Amino acid sequence: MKTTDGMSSGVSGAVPAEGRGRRARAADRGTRVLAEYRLEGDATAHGVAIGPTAMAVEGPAPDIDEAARADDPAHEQARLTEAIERSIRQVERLRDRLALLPEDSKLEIGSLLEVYRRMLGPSRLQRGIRQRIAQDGLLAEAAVRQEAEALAQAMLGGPGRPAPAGEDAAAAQRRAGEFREIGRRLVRNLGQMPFRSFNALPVGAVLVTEQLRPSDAALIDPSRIVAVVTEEGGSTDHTAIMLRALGIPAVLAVHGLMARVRDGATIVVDGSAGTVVIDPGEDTLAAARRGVADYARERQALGRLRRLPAKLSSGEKLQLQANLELPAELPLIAQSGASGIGLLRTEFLFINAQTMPDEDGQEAVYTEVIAAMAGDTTTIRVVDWGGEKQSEALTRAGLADAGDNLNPALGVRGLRLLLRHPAILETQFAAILRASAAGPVRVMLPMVTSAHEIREAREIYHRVARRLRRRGVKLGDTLPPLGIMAETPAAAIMGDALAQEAEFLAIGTNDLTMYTLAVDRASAEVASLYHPLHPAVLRLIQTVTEAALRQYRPISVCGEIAGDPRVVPLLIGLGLRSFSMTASAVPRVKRVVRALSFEDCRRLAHRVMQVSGVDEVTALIDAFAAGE
Ligand SMILES: C=C(OP(=O)(O)O)C(=O)O
Repeated sequence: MKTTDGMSSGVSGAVPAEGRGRRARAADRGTRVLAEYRLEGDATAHGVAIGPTAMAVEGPAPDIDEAARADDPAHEQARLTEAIERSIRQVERLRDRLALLPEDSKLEIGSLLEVYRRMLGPSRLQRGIRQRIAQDGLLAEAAVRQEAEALAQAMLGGPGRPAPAGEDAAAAQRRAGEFREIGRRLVRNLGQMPFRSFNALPVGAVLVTEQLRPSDAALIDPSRIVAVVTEEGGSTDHTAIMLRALGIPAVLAVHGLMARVRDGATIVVDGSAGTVVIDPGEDTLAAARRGVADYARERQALGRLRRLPAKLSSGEKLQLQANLELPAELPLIAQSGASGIGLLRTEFLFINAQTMPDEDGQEAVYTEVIAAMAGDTTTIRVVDWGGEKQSEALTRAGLADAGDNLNPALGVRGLRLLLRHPAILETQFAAILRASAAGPVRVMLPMVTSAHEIREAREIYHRVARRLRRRGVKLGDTLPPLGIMAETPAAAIMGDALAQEAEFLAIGTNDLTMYTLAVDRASAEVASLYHPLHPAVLRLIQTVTEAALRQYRPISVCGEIAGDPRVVPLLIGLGLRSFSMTASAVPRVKRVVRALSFEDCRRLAHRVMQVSGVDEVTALIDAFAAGE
């Protein structure tokens, strides 16, 4: 996110005829010929747009006296209730507006509004705020601000917790942003302060603002606003996700923007390159017009892809599935063209819970997800707790031992934790088995290192099934397949033995990279050493893939690299056919694979497996992606 000082390609260099004419006329009239001014920020949402800027500014945040004590806590609680109700009405109104949006934006934004709606319900946030009013005697505004900030900080790695890195950091930032956003909304509603209006923005304008909240983004009408540029924010926050969903080209975190831009100035926004050009010269404008046309064509093509099968040009069929972290993502998955869920992370059931989720509650959630897949398989991973993932419910129940470990990622986590406390596993197995009446399911065990662990878990699985049958629950003759995550070097190296015990395998490249390279994925300190394309990791992927194929076991990849269109050809060349990824990656991966032949992928994999450095691997896959 650096800021480059102004340059003037519009004044120097080759100038097209149209540009020469315009400038000459301007000079004739004595108008100042403006040099274009280029700034850089986070490339947030693809696409190029040109338009007049429309500045949207909000009044200042209210002053809050954090030290003041409430004379009447009951009155503060009542004010809070009113502000919550008002906020709920606003979120509902935002939801009503969804009908006006294009299908895919509707879904992404709907998911976020659903999160907001839940936070405004009987949530941990609300409980915390009420407690601060009751116990500390705070004014409602101070209680809201303090509680929202405390929860946001906890997401980012509170006391005794490591700050998340990589993808986890981005997700944590988003969660933190959700708490802050709801906090700000409540505070404004407590003070009955107005919100910014987007109704009066001119059609075809580029919205320029210091900061855009996700709920503001939900108010943007993509048929009026052609691009968004902000001084604050970043490409992984919720606003960014929403702008991507709306298909509005966007560059966020453009330092120095507000000081440079003026209302009505022409601006070119390149959301793919992360650049904005204020008062562009004719060369820049001509290039931008080409970019606008290319972007429109690309969107149309991706939309058409959703309905096309995922197969190589040489005919081999692939399976592209989605990873799911929250049920709210379900509509996105349906839209993405994914054929089922390759990894349902069940940690969300535990993360904000004060008590352990019970069998009925879990069953209801799994049933909702499985039913939404309408016949496509849902792979449910039993809770992968410990390491960088913390749960208040498990800690309160005295079940999370991570605190005793100097090295939580190597301690009592994943399946180890579940086998030490089989009641958690029994409840979860029972809920999944009951929910399996709603459609095809697979059950997956995390963090496996030995065949013995799988056998132990399978015994529990069958015991739970017997108990359910005794209770009169109807289960089919064969239970849903029980498989494993291959995410430790031990699991990959012992692939043959493990594949004899497990009915399927899914390679978790996020953890596999961490354990293979001895690099904590949650530590910013060593983030530069974290390389999923390290040849050591690739060799383990190859080893376990070949082992699974020898044992006729289905194998997939569900780590982040499964959604990287540059890497998927290599994985195909290594023998993989099934990939589970974030829903939004499915169409792009599909586009790439449909143009590939298996023979090309195999040759790429052969070349990659000869080299010994990450840089060489990266150069080879980049050259392949560039068609070299
Ligand atoms: C998918 C994986 O699991 P998680 O990221 O949930 O730990 C992985 O480790 O690659």
